[in-house]
Amino acid sequence: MTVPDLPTRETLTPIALCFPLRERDGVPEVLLGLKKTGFGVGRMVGLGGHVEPGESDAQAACRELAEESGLTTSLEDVNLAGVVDFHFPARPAWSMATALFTTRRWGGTLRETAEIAPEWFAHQQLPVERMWADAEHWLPRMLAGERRHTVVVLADDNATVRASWSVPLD
Ligand SMILES: Nc1[nH]c(=O)nc2c1ncn2[C@H]1C[C@H](O)[C@@H](COP(=O)(O)OP(=O)(O)OP(=O)(O)O)O1
Repeated sequence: MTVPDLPTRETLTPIALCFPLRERDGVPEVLLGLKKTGFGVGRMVGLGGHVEPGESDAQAACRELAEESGLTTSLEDVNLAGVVDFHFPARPAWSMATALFTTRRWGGTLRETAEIAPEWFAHQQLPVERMWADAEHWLPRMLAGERRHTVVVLADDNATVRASWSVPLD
């Protein structure tokens, strides 16, 4: 397996995701969302989006969670749970440096928005067949509490995984 030369993380589009976590009857659950518009439409994704200029990753995670789900969380309540670089060598403009945050405290009322239909999933029953193929490479480990820096290189179909590796997050 050969991997093309990859651009550095700093040159990738910054994205922040926020994963609310809860327990129901002793079963740990995570909030994901069906993407209804734009990039990745039809896929089950982590809630989040672009980090705006002047905004920290954590601020973007809080803002995007509120915009996409109605849940409001604060900078004190989000925790950096890992980072993932998604490289799309066949479509470099799609490549992104993603910061993963979790939160266990929030307010507001969960609602479907124009962009996302949110849904809770047990950690052991993730909708992997509806997610990006690479999600299996990083999401279960993040949910298990492993803070890692994962690199995913997509294949030329921009969907399947060409290569993936990870190291503990510094
Ligand atoms: N390879 C991949 N694996 C994965 O699991 N999620 C991916 C992915 N590539 C992209 N995503 C998801 C993460 C996130 O939910 C979304 C990227 O953010 P978006 O492009 O949706 O941001 P938007 O353009 O909707 O946000 P804003 O315009 O900033 O509101 O795509």
